[in-house]
Amino acid sequence: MPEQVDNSPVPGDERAWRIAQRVLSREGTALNAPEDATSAGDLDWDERTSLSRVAGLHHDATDISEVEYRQLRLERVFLVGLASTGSVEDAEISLRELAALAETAGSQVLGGVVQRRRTPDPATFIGSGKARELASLVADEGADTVIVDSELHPSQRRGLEDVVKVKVIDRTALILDIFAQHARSREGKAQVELAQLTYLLPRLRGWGESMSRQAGGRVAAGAGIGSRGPGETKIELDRRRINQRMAKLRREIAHMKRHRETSRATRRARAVPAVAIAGYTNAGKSSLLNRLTGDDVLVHNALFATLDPTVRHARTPDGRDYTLTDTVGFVSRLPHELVEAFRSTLEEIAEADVIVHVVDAAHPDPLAQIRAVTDVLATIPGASEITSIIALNKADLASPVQLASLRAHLGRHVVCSALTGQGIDELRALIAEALPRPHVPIDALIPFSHLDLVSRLHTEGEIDTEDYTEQGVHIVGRARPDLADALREARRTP
Ligand SMILES: Nc1nc2c(ncn2[C@@H]2O[C@H](COP(=O)(O)OP(=O)(O)OP(=O)(O)O)[C@@H](O)[C@H]2O)c(=O)[nH]1
Ligand SMILES: [Mg+2]
Repeated sequence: MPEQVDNSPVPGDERAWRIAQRVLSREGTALNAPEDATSAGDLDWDERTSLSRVAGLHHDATDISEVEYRQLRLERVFLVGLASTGSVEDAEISLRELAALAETAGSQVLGGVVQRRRTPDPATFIGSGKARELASLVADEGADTVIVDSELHPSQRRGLEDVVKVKVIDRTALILDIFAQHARSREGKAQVELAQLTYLLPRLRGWGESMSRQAGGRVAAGAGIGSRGPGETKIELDRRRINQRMAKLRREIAHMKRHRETSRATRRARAVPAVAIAGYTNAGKSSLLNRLTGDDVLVHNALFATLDPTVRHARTPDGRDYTLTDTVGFVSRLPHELVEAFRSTLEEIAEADVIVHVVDAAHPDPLAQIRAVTDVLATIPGASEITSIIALNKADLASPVQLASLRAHLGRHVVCSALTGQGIDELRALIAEALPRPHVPIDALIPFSHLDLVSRLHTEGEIDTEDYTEQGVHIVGRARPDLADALREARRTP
C-alpha cells in the first residue's frame, strides 16, 4: 500500500513539497507494484518502451529537480563532455555511450561537444565562456535539454542551467531514469527507487535552507508523522519522510533478498552448479544466454535491456546440469547509488561457480569496458576469486586485427558470436570444464525404489559404470557430498 500522504500546500516551499510528494506517492513503485516477479524476458520490448513513452506532463524549466529523479521526458537533447584526465578520444567514446543512453531513455540526440579542461569549473562545470557558447549551440539546434557526461554538483547544475536556459541533467540522473523505466520485478523497482531517493536527498538539502526560513514555525505540523513539535520545517519533514520511505525500501529489499537466498540455497542443496553471465551493457549477454539454452530472453539493441536476473537451466555436453543467470549490465561510472542498490543482485554473481564475462569485441574500447566490469566485481566480496571465462562476443563484427590485439591482453577466453553461433560450442566446453566436478567416490547398488537417485547421478554426478541387476542399479562413479549422503541413506532404507 502506498503511504498516506498529507497534501496540504505550504506557501513558500510549495515546489519542494510538491516534488517530494510526487516521489513518495508515484505510481508503479515497488511498494504498490503487483506481487509478481516477472522476469525481463517475459516482457516484450515494445510494451516496455510504450510504458515509458506515456505522454508526459510538459515540464517547465522551474521543475527541473523533479525531472531529475522522475522519468525524464527528454525530447531533444544536446550532450556535453569534459576531457580532463583522459584523452579527447576517451571523452568522445564516453559521449557516444551517453548518446546511446539518452536514446535508450527515449530522447532524440541532436549533437554533442567535448571540452578540454583540466578541472571542472565549480560554478558552471564547463566554465562561463564555454557555457555561453553552449547556450547558442543549444538555441540553434532547438534542444530542450542538456545532458552532462559526469555527475554534477547541484550548484553546478543550477549555474549551467542559468546560462544555457534549458534544463540540465547529469549522467547519473539519466542512468537512474533508464533503470526506473526498465525495472520490472518488485525487487528491481525497490532497488531503483532507493537509488533515486538516495540521489535526491542531498539535492533537496540545497534548497532547504532558504525555504525553511520562509516556511517557518509550525507550518509543517505534519500531524501523524511522528510529530516533532514546533520549529520543524517542511523541508525537514520531507527529508524525514524520504528517510522513512528509504528505510521501508531497505526492509523490503532485505526481505526479498532473503527470499532469493532461499531459492539459491535450494539450488545449492541440489548441488546444481551456477554460472553467472556478467558484462558491460549491450555486450550480448542475453543473446548468449539464448544461444546456450535455446531460450528466448529479451534481446534489444539498447542499454540496460536486462535489469532483473533471469535464471535458466542448461546442460553440459556430457550431460551435467547447471544454471545460467543473466544479470544487469555494467556501465562506466555506474552511479554509486545504483551499485549500492543492486548489491544484492550483484551478490548473485558472487555466489556463482563460474562467471562468463561477455565482452563486445567490436566496441572501440573493449578493454575499458572490461575494466569497468572488473572494477565493480572487485567490490563484491568473493567475486574476484571465481573462475571467469571471457567471451569475446560479436566476433562477426570485429576485424581480425581488432580481435588479435584484444586477445593478447586476456587470460582464459573464447572468441564467439551469439549471432552466427561461432565459438558457442567452444564456450560450452569451457564452461563444462570450469564447472566444479563431483568428487565423492560412489560404488553403490541403488534399489529400484530409488530410481530418482539414479537419474540425479546422471545429471549431477559422473558415472563410470552402470549395471542393472535384480536388486537394483549398480553404479560406480563420483557425486557431490549431498548426493553421496542421499545414496547412503537410500541403501539403509531400501
Ligand atoms: N552482430 C552481432 N550482434 C550481436 C551479437 N550478440 C548480440 N548482438 C546484438 O547486440 C545487441 C545487444 O544484445 P543483448 O543480448 O540484449 O545484450 P545484453 O548484454 O543482454 O544487454 P543489456 O541487457 O542491455 O545489458 C542486440 O541488438 C543483439 O542482437 C553478436 O554476436 N553479433
Ligand atoms: Mg540483456
